[in-house]
Amino acid sequence: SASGLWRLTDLAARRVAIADQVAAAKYGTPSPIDDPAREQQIYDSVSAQAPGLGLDPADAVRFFRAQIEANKLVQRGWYARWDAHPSEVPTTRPDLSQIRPVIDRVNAGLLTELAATLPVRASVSCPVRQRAATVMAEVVHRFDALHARALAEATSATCLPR
Ligand SMILES: C=C(O[C@@H]1C=C(C(=O)O)C=C[C@H]1O)C(=O)O
Repeated sequence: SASGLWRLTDLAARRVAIADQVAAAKYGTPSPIDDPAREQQIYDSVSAQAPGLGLDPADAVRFFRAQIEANKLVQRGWYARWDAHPSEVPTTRPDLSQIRPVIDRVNAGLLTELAATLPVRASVSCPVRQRAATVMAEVVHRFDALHARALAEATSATCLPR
């Protein structure tokens, strides 16, 4: 794409969309929205893989922290919706253990793209490119306000501090 950040941003958007299934898997069960142990596994895995990809582990963790915050933002949005409108609660509950492997694959793709986009992420033009890719992803994925907010959060750590 024109921005060079399309693949990364599209993957972040897919991850945001998967949060709908995570919310449906957890709502009305004892599983909390926040699972710090699962989050730590992701940060440990990302930190361990980063140097081999030419990435700073702290940068990679910062990026994934934004992905996870975005996911939880979507989950909280659904919980508020379903608390207020119980008739809209999904009638079938997906299995979280089947969703996490899908998230793992998206995480792997994100890590690859994070490394592939390092020059763009470090450039002065990164913020404007990121905004362009984010708007495109909102349209392509037909995101509502909740998911657009989550994607903005997810992409907030794309550009490297300069
Ligand atoms: C997606 C989940 O919910 C939360 C968000 C996570 C993520 O975005 O990877 C990980 C753990 C949870 O804090 C999950 O429990 O798998």
